[in-house]
Amino acid sequence: MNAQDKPKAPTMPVSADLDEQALFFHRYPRPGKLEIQATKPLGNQRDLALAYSPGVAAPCLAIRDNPDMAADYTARANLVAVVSNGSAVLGLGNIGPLASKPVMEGKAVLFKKFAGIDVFDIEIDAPGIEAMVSTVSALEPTFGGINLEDIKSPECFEVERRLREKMNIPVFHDDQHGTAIIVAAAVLNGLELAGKNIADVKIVTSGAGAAALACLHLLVSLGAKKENIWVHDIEGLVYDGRNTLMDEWKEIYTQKSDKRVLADSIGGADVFLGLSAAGVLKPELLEQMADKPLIMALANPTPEIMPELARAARPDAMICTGRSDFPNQVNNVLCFPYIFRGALDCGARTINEEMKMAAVKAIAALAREEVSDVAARAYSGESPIFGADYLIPSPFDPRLILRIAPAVAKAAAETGVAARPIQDFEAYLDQLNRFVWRSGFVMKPIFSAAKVSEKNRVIFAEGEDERVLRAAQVLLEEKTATPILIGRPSVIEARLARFGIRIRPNVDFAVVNPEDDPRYRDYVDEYFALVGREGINPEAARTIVRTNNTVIGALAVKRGDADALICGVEGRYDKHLSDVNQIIGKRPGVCAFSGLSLVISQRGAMFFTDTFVNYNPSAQEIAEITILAAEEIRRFGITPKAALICHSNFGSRDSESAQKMRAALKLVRQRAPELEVDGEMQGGSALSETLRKRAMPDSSLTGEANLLVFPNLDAANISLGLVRNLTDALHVGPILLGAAQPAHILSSSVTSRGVVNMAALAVVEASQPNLQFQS
Ligand SMILES: NC(=O)C1=CN([C@@H]2O[C@H](COP(=O)(O)OP(=O)(O)OC[C@H]3O[C@@H](n4cnc5c(N)ncnc54)[C@H](OP(=O)(O)O)[C@@H]3O)[C@@H](O)[C@H]2O)C=CC1
Ligand SMILES: CC(=O)C(=O)O
Ligand SMILES: [Mg+2]
Repeated sequence: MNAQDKPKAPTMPVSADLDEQALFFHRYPRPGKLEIQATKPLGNQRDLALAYSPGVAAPCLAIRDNPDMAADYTARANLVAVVSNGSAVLGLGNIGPLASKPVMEGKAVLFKKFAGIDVFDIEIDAPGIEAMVSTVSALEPTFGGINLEDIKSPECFEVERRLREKMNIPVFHDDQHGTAIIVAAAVLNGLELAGKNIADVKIVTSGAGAAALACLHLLVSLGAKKENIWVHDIEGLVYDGRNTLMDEWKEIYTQKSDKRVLADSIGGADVFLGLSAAGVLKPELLEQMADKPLIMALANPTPEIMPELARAARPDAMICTGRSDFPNQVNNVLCFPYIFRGALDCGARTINEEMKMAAVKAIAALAREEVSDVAARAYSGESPIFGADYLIPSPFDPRLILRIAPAVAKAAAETGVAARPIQDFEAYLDQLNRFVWRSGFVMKPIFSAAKVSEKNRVIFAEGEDERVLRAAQVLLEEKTATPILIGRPSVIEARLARFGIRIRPNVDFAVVNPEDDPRYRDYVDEYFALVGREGINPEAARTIVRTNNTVIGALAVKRGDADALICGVEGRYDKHLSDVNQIIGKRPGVCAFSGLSLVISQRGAMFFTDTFVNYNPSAQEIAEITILAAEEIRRFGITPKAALICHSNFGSRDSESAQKMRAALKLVRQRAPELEVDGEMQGGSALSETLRKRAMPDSSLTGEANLLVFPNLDAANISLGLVRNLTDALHVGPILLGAAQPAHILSSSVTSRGVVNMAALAVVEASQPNLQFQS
């Protein structure tokens, strides 16, 4: 279907609550969260002959003769099935396989985003054990691994046991083992902080299902004593002699006791482990717990107790939930993508106890590690310190994959279950590192840093525009920026009402009315002082300050009434730039403004420059643009790798632009010796180390460049447009480089999400100006 043929998606009602927003999110622009992508071109008859008949027979026969070759000739080794029968979906109960599909699609997205693993979500109408086992085991030829999900207990134990026996690929019930691994890491760290020994602590659970029992098994293997464990389910305590709602798995944890309910047995508990249902832990029960208790209320989506209630009852407690909106998110998402990454990468036939334990230790150790600059960006720009509110890493910590996957692969090799043991761990780490920055979470550090910035007042020149109004709502909701909108209050109010946007002018955000603002005279004086000698008389200055919103916004930034300017949603780029130049001006030492574009595609994140400003920059300007762009890229927690590109490959041509890029390289190397940069080279050499090495074996650029510096505006801007459209990429930008204070001129095609992205970046620039640029 052509883009023009697609039905136009409606816009999300901004007043929608979370449920409505989630329904909208799942429905538009196309239903669901996944699609399948071809990884080979099918561009001509030859490709067709290779990909399908007759060529496809060759890999078929190679696999028939040696099944291991499936890892080389098919996608199997990176393909996992997320399988559910929908019998215990989150805490929603037995809602059936079809209704479980959004959760399974969600797990698939997490596998892909966090660890680059491809997933088919498979929801099967198989309520019983036999049907589950026969259906899933029949899938072995398709997959490199099986992730069982949301299958009710006790059936899940038998299903998993039989599948593990039958299948020669990893079978992992995530609700059991993924949860157990992250819970065990949090318990080890929590007890360390409380100064307690696992062998001595009393553990009380609410829940005796898949997750709770698997957690207990792992805690016991870490040294917890069964006699110190008190398990509760919907009927209360699991005690010796109970004969209702019992099974052989609960039986393992029976207590000889006449206590019957949580309230009877929670006294003196060091750990509460909730993997049951919302609200079952009452605050008054917490008073009976031991000193510095560890409260893990992990039911999803609503925990056994909300953290604020637990904190009020027990200020000395360490509190964890399964949710992302509180500290200490104990959720299996911290584990399953990476344990599978490690297992798949070494061709593991199973995920054994040693591999799980390696994951526990890697996660627990990570929380105790000092946080690097790059990782700090996953934590709102702060370096969290191991403690009650930081028992385990955040799911966005980029180091998780780097620590867990190699630890798991190593344990697999050591225990003899790896068909393809990793030979070179340094190279493997390098490969994982490349994945991390490609993974599309590239804006996350910017949003985290913006949230904690004190210089967050962003003034919008086109404050009446629908996209800006919607962006303002999101910025306020997400606490990313304090928007100031330039526009007529009556128009803003009318449009907010028309679009159903809840935020209110002069209550939630400030408005600058160009027709009537008390600062008008001061702004005119300031403007006249700046431009009075450029042919603008006082009368013209008054008119401009009343009618040109970019001028008003730039003056507000100049005078300190705002921290950053966003404009350009309407009007010509060069006119906005001229206003910004006149009022805000360039950073000391910078010769020219330039435009940087971040392009985020399936393939990863890539920066292009100069996409918007300089028609034919000189070698000096190219050098400056490269250094400024590299500086900006570091804000994203990314180490820049710059390629100066043109039609010539390391001296293969002697044209004007080839000479210019060569001269620019010399200047960059003089001015920024620490920057990884090379040129002049063709686009292919920039992206492929193999191609580059063929032309220049000792190139100082390694791997794939992430900053492409073009010789002129035509090349940069045309490439940007083509790449965006051919790859359906997201464009963040244009990012204006070289301004004395943060100011960005967007384009008329920007979406409201694009406005939000740029506002967040502007806030970060305001709080962290001039990282390293030296004139
Ligand atoms: N944070 C995380 O990473 C994870 C969280 N979870 C959450 O844990 C919960 C359980 O999941 P899972 O183990 O897979 O499901 P199961 O269906 O296997 O187990 C649920 C358990 O909770 C018990 N239970 C249900 N309601 C209550 C209640 N009101 N009081 C006490 N016990 C109750 C059940 O009792 P009975 O045995 O009598 O039926 C059963 O033992 C869900 O909310 C799920 O979202 C699960 C996995 C990971
Ligand atoms: C997180 C998860 O797997 C669950 O709540 O079921
Ligand atoms: Mg689950």
